Amino acid sequence: MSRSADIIVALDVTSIADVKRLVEELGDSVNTYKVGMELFYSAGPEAVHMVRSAGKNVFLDLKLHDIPNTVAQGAKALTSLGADFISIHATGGSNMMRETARIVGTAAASQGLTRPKLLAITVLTSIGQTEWQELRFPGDIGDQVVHLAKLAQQAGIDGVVASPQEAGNIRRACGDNFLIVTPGVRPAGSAINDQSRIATPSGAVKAGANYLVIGRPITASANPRAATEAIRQEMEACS
Ligand SMILES: O=C(O)c1cc(=O)[nH]c(=O)n1[C@@H]1O[C@H](COP(=O)(O)O)[C@@H](O)[C@H]1O
Repeated sequence: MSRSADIIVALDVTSIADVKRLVEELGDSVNTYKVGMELFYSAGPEAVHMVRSAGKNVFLDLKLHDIPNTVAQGAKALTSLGADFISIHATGGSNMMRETARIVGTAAASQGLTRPKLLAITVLTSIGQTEWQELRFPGDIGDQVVHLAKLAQQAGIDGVVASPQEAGNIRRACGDNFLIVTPGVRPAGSAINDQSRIATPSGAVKAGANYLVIGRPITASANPRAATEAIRQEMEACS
């Protein structure tokens, strides 16, 4: 099913100066940015403040993965930074996801903040069939992604991060109100890099994604704004 979807640009850079340059250059063509490990470990919370002060939404993608108490308390600390989305690993288990949802809800309410949306990472989009088998995980990647999405939903998580190749089945299994965020998006002809389970922007939208996380096809482009606008046009043409 096609729906209106938005772009999240992955700020996989190391300095506040790079963030500032990209956010200024992309202007009103982008509403939401992702601050991931590379940027957060290099520049710290200032990266989140910088993006928020530009009036943009922040997906704080630190992919928390630990025992329930540790992840819940870590996510509570990230909630105080004012992130709009926070990621945790679904493979941390139901108890971890449930406890994180509970603690984040309480923390946001007590600080008068909007509760950030919690997103569960399913199976990384860089993992293909060969690596899946090397890890000795049984069964089909797509089936496992849908299974993890259902567990996340039952644990009170708002949505998942998955490949666009799985978005259609997640949508059918988890319904219209569950968020589906898809990295692994590659416009036709662009470099695949280290991604494996990929699709085009229009493919991701048609499969039912709410947000497309896009990094290098935009940030490594000679003209990031033109690259973003071309992706937006492709998305709008099919929604
Ligand atoms: O959580 C993510 O955003 C994520 C999950 C996943 O399974 N695959 C994945 O690529 N990502 C992130 O999405 C972004 C993709 O960047 P590009 O491959 O440059 O478009 C990176 O910042 C990754 O950290």
